[in-house]
Amino acid sequence: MYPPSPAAAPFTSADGAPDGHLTAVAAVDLVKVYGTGDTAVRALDGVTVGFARAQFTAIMGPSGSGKSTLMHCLAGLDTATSGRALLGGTDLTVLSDKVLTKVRRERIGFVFQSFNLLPQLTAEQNITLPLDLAGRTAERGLLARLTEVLGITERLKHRPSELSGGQQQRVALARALVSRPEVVFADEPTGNLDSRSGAEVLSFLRNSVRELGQTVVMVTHDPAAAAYADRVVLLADGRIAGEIDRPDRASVAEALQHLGNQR
Ligand SMILES: Nc1ncnc2c1ncn2[C@@H]1O[C@H](COP(=O)(O)OP(=O)(O)OP(=O)(O)O)[C@@H](O)[C@H]1O
Repeated sequence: MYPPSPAAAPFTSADGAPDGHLTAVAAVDLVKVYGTGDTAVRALDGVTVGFARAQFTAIMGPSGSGKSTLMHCLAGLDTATSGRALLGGTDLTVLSDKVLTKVRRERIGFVFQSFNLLPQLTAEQNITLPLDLAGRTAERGLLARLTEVLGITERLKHRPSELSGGQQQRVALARALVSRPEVVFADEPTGNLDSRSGAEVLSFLRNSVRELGQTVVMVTHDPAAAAYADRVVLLADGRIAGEIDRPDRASVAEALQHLGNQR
């Protein structure tokens, strides 16, 4: 009912290798099994999907369908059982822990539901921490622009405990984008926010795709949040169950209902 559209196909080369120019991130026959024997759970059951550069993609599906597992494997936060997790031309599944840590720090931005800011650091120190750890300095122009657009310029000397949830998430957004990562992974980024703050966060993510050419991949349960994306990838039982181009709230809700009814 929601077949992958040929235009958004993850691969363009004849041998099935991801096209590094068009595809920022890809899973190739990705399998993740938690546990062993009778209690083994096949969280990802051969997922092949690509995420195009400068696109905003939402990953959706019923609870337990493998959304977080897919994102964690693609972000190098979890190891796959088999298959490939590709960031540009780099297969994350074959990297040592040390190299993987470096790749995460230098090439990926993260936004989590729980903000994950360090309480003892100021907002500005939190924003620049990944760059500091990588021995890089922030581009002052980009930092100023991000904090301005996010409305947190006046809050940069404050600690997270002195900020609202929405402000903390905006600090996390600035932290994710200031290094110009190849991809930003957002895991339920509006889950802890009121609807107005959530809408601001989603608008910002969408604008960062439009204006900065940022690639964003977001896991969400919320059809209204997914409607900010360019494309929705649907998962069910650890498999790709379809996709929606230019989603709106109604088409996403209908697709989810359809998936839920199939189970
Ligand atoms: N660390 C783990 N150990 C064992 N099983 C796990 C682990 N993490 C996830 N699972 C199982 O893998 C499957 C996929 O989980 P995952 O969290 O990826 O789904 P999800 O779609 O993100 O779910 P939700 O929407 O509820 O967050 C589920 O059956 C889950 O119980």
